[in-house]
Amino acid sequence: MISPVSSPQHCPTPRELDDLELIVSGAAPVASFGTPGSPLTLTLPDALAGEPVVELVDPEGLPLALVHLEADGARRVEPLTTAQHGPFRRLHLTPAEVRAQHAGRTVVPVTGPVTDDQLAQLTGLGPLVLLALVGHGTPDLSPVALLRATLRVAADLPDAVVVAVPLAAHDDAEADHDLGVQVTAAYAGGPGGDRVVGLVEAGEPLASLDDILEADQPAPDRQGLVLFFTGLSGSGKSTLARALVDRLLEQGLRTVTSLDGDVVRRNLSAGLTFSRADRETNIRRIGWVAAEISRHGGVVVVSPIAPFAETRAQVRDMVDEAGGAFFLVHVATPLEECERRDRKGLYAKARRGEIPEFTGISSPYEEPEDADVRVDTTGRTIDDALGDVLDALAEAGYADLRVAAPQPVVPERII
Ligand SMILES: Nc1ncnc2c1ncn2[C@@H]1O[C@H](COP(=O)(O)OS(=O)(=O)O)[C@@H](OP(=O)(O)O)[C@H]1O
Ligand SMILES: Nc1ncnc2c1ncn2[C@@H]1O[C@H](COP(=O)(O)OP(=O)(O)O)[C@@H](O)[C@H]1O
Repeated sequence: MISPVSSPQHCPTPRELDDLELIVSGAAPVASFGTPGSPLTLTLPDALAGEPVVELVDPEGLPLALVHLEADGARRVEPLTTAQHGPFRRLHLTPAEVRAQHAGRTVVPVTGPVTDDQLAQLTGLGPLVLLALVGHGTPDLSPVALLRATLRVAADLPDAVVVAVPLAAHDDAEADHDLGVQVTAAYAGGPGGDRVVGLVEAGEPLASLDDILEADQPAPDRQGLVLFFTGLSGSGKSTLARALVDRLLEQGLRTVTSLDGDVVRRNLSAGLTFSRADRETNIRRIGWVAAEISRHGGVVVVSPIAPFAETRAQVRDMVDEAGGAFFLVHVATPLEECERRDRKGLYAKARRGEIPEFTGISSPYEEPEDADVRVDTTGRTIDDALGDVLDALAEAGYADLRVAAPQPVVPERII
């Protein structure tokens, strides 16, 4: 056998880590990734695809399992350790642990906030195991909020325990439903085991859960927000971003961070060049910081060129993952106008060949097709151009930063 030390390492995606836990705990009906017909799959980088053994590690590098390449291409899982932290880890029991500790109870899968009708149903079912199906990409509530909400409901029932099961979504509703049924059956002890009852799909989420739901899925005007300006050098990104930051500060309702392209390049991304790879690194760094700020409900305004669609999409995904909103502003001032402005004299230098890989001249700019608003600043005042951004922001429900029209001055009456 190949020793773990010599196997190459790979950190799976959050969805794959959930699947791994499901396989290792014995809750899944399979012992491998990639079993035909199973949604539990693992995508390895091309360089590792043919490796006989790969070690899976968590994001901090803790080895979790070895995956062995089988003749049919599936990856058999050999567990090394189970994940030890994460909120409510103590509620993550295996089917065997549930059988040992809680046999004889009715098993009820829970996928969302319990409603008033569901509470009435639960009240008549006797001792319960509430199986909170938490997992990456599940709708309605984040995993941690679903557990918080289910625990609160359990506390109000005569005899209910809560167990967390990392059942992630795989973009295939039917396969996920089948998997959910199989996993629930495993917790109930299979045929001849405990009763499984599905919750009725009726009623309104319990009012007692309001604070948990609001904190988890804040209204758009309280959600973390990444305002991402992209466009050519000299298009007006920094100017508009700065004006927008001022409006946010004047309104004073949100915490605001500004990550201007040039400022980032002097700090967070010092030393990076303008090669494609370094630009991608630069944007991913900005995206990472912005996503973290949005995770805490803050507003962050960023204004790099960000010339590549794929990297911008990665940032959108990072922000989405963190629970923030991503708002893309394409400052679509044409190259001729940017070059005419040439505020920093860079276009002239680039034309003379003194700056290699200059965006728009000798390096590409991929126009966004997914912008929330597109602003060409040519021949317009800054306030006028900013108005387009503010209108779009308000329409999207994220923030209304439009200044009310000045009140007409009433002339004083002369007595
Ligand atoms: N080769 C090349 N191409 C484009 N821009 C260049 C280059 N070299 C230096 N500069 C200056 O760097 C600013 C762009 O940096 P960014 O970090 O926003 O670029 S990127 O998003 O990583 O592509 C950009 O600033 P802005 O004018 O504010 O956009 C330029 O002033
Ligand atoms: N309507 C407008 N909106 C934004 N900038 C404008 C506008 N009209 C002219 N400009 C000028 O264009 C230049 C844009 O520079 P900057 O904001 O630094 O662009 P970028 O950050 O995209 O490189 C500034 O000199 C700004 O005063």
